Amino acid sequence: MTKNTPVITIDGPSGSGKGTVSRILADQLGWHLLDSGAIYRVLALAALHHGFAADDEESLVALAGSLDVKFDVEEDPELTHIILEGEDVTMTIRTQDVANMASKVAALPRVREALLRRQRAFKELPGLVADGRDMGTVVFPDAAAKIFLTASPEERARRRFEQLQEKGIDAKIDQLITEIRERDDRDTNRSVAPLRAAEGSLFIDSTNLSITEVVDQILQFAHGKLTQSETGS
Ligand SMILES: Nc1ncnc2c1ncn2[C@@H]1O[C@H](COP(=O)(O)OP(=O)(O)O)[C@@H](O)[C@H]1O
Ligand SMILES: Nc1ccn([C@H]2C[C@H](O)[C@@H](COP(=O)(O)OP(=O)(O)O)O2)c(=O)n1
Repeated sequence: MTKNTPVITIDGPSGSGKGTVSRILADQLGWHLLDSGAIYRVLALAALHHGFAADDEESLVALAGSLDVKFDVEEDPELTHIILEGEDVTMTIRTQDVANMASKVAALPRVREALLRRQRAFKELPGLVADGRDMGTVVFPDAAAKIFLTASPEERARRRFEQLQEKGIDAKIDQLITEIRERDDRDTNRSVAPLRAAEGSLFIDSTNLSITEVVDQILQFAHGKLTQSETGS
């Protein structure tokens, strides 16, 4: 049933705009949405709850395999609730502490392996927009259209700062830049499924682009790719 389901993958570093444009695309196309970072964040939060160390691969693999997580999907993806072991963690998983732990547990090869099937199960008709670091390279290598979205670290930190301010959370821009660089470094240099552009992907630097401009570029590219795969050309 899932063989001919079209997939658009959007990979890139933190704050490049993946989540925002993926939500808009999924909404406009009427497709499903996979926020794979949320799965790593939920695992990280569960690990913190259980008091597991970030390098305790054995415990983390077992936790990943048995993770009791539910995505209560709403028509408006902004309203989707994430439930971990019966508790609504939609907001809790967005903290910097959870993001940093997520980046550490995500570096463990067997943890990534344990989460593969869970992510691929999101691929359902009429289509899927998948947001993450390795969507085009590992999870959905046959995706119809692959995007690599980035922006300068300073711009990404500025966006995070504004996002946190809107939520009334105090942050320091210098510290955000440092954390973004550390996370980029870990996500890019890990041995398994490192953050990199998939072959044949459209590279977009959004530093000086608006959200609408990014969405339009992706739609144009994806339209061309989807038409090609339908006509077999
Ligand atoms: N092209 C853009 N121009 C300006 N702000 C953007 C752009 N793309 C995203 N943003 C803003 O930057 C913040 C981080 O974007 P987000 O989608 O959460 O990034 P990611 O999922 O890649 O970490 C959000 O507040 C979003 O509204
Ligand atoms: N497909 C993915 C998605 C996220 N990760 C890891 C790496 C990231 O630092 C963390 C958190 O990802 P998330 O996309 O939620 O982070 P940002 O919103 O981009 O800051 O999870 C991953 O290794 N592979």
